[in-house]
Amino acid sequence: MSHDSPPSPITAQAGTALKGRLRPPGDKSISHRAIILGLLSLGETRIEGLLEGDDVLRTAAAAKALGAGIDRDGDGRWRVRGVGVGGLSDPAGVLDFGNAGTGSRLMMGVVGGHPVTATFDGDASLRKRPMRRILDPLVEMGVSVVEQAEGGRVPLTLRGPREAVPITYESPVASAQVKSAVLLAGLNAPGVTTVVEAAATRDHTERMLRLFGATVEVEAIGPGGHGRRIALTGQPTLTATDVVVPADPSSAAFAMVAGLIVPGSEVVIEGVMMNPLRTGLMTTLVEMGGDIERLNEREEGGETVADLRVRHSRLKGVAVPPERAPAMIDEYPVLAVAAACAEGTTRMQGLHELRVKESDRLAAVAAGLKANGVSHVVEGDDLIVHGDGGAPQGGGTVETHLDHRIAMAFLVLGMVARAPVTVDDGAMIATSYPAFLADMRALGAGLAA
Ligand SMILES: O=C(O)C1=C[C@@H](OP(=O)(O)O)[C@@H](O)[C@H](O)C1
Ligand SMILES: C=C(OP(=O)(O)O)C(=O)O
Repeated sequence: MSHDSPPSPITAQAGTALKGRLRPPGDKSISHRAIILGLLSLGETRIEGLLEGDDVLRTAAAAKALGAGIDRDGDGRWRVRGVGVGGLSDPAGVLDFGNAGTGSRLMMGVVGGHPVTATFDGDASLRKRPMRRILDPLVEMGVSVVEQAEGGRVPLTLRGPREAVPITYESPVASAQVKSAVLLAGLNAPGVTTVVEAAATRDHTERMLRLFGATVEVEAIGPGGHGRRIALTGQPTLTATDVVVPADPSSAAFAMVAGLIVPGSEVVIEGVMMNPLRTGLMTTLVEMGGDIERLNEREEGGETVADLRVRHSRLKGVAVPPERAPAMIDEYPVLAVAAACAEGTTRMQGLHELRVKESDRLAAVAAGLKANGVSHVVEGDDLIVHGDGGAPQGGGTVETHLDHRIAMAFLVLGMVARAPVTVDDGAMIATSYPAFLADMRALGAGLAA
């Protein structure tokens, strides 16, 4: 998959109700981290349920280039033989992360903690994304930015110091990627590396570091205890372990919204991770009147998972508070689609971080809504969608700007709209959800590629 290939448009059209069961792919955040901690530990890490999307495959290739032994045993079953904290070697070529913000930024942290030199690059989308948020703390830790594209972007080359300096970093952005990069660099620093975040972001790095044997202390701070102080003791011996990757709530989001808005639907989405720092969309959809039942809650791979039964529902507009953004950051495009089908106004507040994802998602969502006759307005960093409870007009072609979530969200809109909806390029869907078309077709969705 490359951004140089000709675009592959996909059209969705409304048809019958969606029925059946599906298991979304493994969580993307956890998949990246399982490979990375596999690289940094001693012994062999066995992973089950790994997301085999392009983003994660790029992380695996980078881990290999930095010294790991990597084998694929079968669907989602991978083994990583690590080099241990401090054991990285200089990669022979450029580390190309394709479309992946998470893979590239977390690996910048890994490289930054080691006396190695590596060049990071990616596709046209990644080349636009801000990396200063990662470079700033890494420079404080002693990393040299040997080369960078204008404005602190990839392609860029980092040289890690002989010994990284442990720092206390107050992150100016609510970003799990920033937090994780600093902690991963801190792994090879003597002493305690601390990250302070004003609002808690997904905590998969902290949880997995502990699973591999690191000492990580987490304290709730700030008004309402919404912030976190995370302290990692550097230079641990990480020990390889087995990781079972739960299904990705950000991928489950598409079938969840489709099940709610396509009349007559009833779908069960299996094994979805219920980490409270990832369930903001579900909270919002339930507030909108969505019929989502959590069945068979259980522990898998250190996370609570559940099967979700979703039935078609009459949704109403709600206000989504800005403090919920970290727990549903990647789900706003598909929430906007749910809002387009709801009765009344949905106000999504505090979406500034959406502007620096694979595309400017605030602009891309607004353009997609406009192309399909959905009444909406962008006010500063807020998106306000007006629905009348009926099926949206549809009939538009949506520009996806190399963004998988924009593509999938608007295909869901097409499953209910009065006229078919086309996305200009579905290629990037393979970064996070390679089986999306097959899974949605199995439920009965009308998707033509
Ligand atoms: O840490 C992670 O795995 C991720 C963090 C989020 O990004 P930010 O850290 O930029 O908010 C999210 O949007 C991304 O899809 C995955
Ligand atoms: C923002 C996303 O990913 P990344 O930052 O890893 O490119 C996403 O998957 O929606």
